[in-house]
Amino acid sequence: MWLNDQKIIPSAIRRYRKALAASTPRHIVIDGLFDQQKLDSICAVLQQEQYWHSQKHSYSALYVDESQWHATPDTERFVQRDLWQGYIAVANHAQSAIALEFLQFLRGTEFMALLSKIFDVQVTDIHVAKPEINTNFFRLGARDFVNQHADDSPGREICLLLYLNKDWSNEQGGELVFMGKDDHSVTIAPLYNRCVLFDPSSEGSEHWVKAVTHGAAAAYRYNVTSWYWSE
Ligand SMILES: O=C(O)CCC(=O)C(=O)O
Ligand SMILES: [Fe+2]
Repeated sequence: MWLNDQKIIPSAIRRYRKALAASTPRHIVIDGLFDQQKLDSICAVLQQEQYWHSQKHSYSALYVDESQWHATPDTERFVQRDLWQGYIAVANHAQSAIALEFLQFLRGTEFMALLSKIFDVQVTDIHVAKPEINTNFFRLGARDFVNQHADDSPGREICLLLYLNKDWSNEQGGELVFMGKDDHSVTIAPLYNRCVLFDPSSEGSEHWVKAVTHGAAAAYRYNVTSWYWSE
């Protein structure tokens, strides 16, 4: 049981739908959606250092190697963060399986049906060439960043962000910020078991992550990013 049943009863889903319709950008924040014990086990897996791989993107190129990165001016640097390499982790360390299983759950029919209901759109992987590359664990250290961007793309209907940071405090930074409307930006702290769902094509959905502070008690800010597509 990956989901906390209380969070998916019909009255809760009605509330999510209302909140979605009333917000700019179209987004909802659900705290405690997933089973806490399961997430605890996943967090333990993610502490292993050797399965994280640095990823860098500029605004003009999706993947940038070290030499290209050096030649990229700061203003063109878009993302620097670490990606968890699930298949390598599981091949080397069987106890990592729970973390990969969770990513697979997030792409499974049960969870995608829940998202379809909340957003009133049918999301499916039938035309997605490599579904698994749409759902990942990332971590951000104090030198990393996710600068302002939009996640919209034709057919991409829903973005999920899930935070896995126990005892995260305000001084640690790392908030997600949506541009919002008329200078009303929306700031969301990356708290444990907090799930943000948003429509990447809605007004004000451009977003970025505030810097994680140096000397933060926890060195890294962990999250899942998952994208969902319609037919
Ligand atoms: O980590 C976050 O809060 C946002 C990540 C993000 O914007 C992305 O993965 O596209
Ligand atoms: Fe994003």
